[in-house]
Amino acid sequence: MDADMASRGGCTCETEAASSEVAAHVKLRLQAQVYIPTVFKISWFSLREFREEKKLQFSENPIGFTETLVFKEMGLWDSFLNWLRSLFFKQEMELSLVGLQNAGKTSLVNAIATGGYSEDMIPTVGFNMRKVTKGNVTIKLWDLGGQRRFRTMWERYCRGVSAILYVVDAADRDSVPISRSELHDLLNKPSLSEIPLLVLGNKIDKSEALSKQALVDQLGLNSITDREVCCYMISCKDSVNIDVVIDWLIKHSKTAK
Ligand SMILES: Nc1nc2c(ncn2[C@@H]2O[C@H](COP(=O)(O)OP(=O)(O)OP(=O)(O)O)[C@@H](O)[C@H]2O)c(=O)[nH]1
Ligand SMILES: [Mg+2]
Repeated sequence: MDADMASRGGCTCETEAASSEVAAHVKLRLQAQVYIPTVFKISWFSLREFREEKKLQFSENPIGFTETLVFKEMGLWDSFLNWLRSLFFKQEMELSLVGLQNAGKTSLVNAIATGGYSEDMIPTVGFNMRKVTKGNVTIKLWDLGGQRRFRTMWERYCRGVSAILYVVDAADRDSVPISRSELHDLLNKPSLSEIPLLVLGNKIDKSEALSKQALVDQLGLNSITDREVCCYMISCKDSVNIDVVIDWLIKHSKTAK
């Protein structure tokens, strides 16, 4: 094989040592000519496919092992780049917390910010703004008063936010129908179309709290089709699912300009 390669390379050497040296050289050149463009092509192909919504399925991959390896390396490479990006680029998000009075909005802000909880809360008059940093994400929270007289300003503070958090007292069953109509009135505002919605059924530490399915049904969440909607059941008191809420927020943050 080596001799064959050497002859293809046009070797005219006479000594055995010189001949094997040239043969090795030619072999290297041939390998370079074959492998480098192939690997490059495969990498480029994988990258393109990866960018096109991961259309490439390993199981359907006709090229096989080499490409799978390159593809795996690409996955590692992307994770590494994401990690590097998170070191240098801050993420930020602005969101509004709305919901009826006594639902637990300010308690949720405290739970997210410090993990603290208090029974003695003062009803929010107007709004509070709080900035919370989680890792490299800075979250600007507009905590709005839930009393009837403050509800007219909800829309103004929800405009342009990354997400709307709608907090419901899941243990106060009588208030759910009002909560539902206030939610749908708010979402019907054209200025708020397409803003993702996270509904939080709070106070699940109480035995009378609704189940998630009952809350979803009673709030009519399935009829909301013009935006992303997610619902979690939480307890600010017992810190249940607060980490899940934070994860959701981080996923919906965007890279700061
Ligand atoms: N049992 C229980 N009580 C809670 C929980 N979260 C909040 N609370 C209580 O609910 C009451 C109202 O909490 P807030 O956080 O002030 O409610 P809010 O939605 O900010 O109310 P407004 O500012 O008037 O709109 C307080 O007494 C809290 O201690 C919870 O997870 N479980
Ligand atoms: Mg409040």
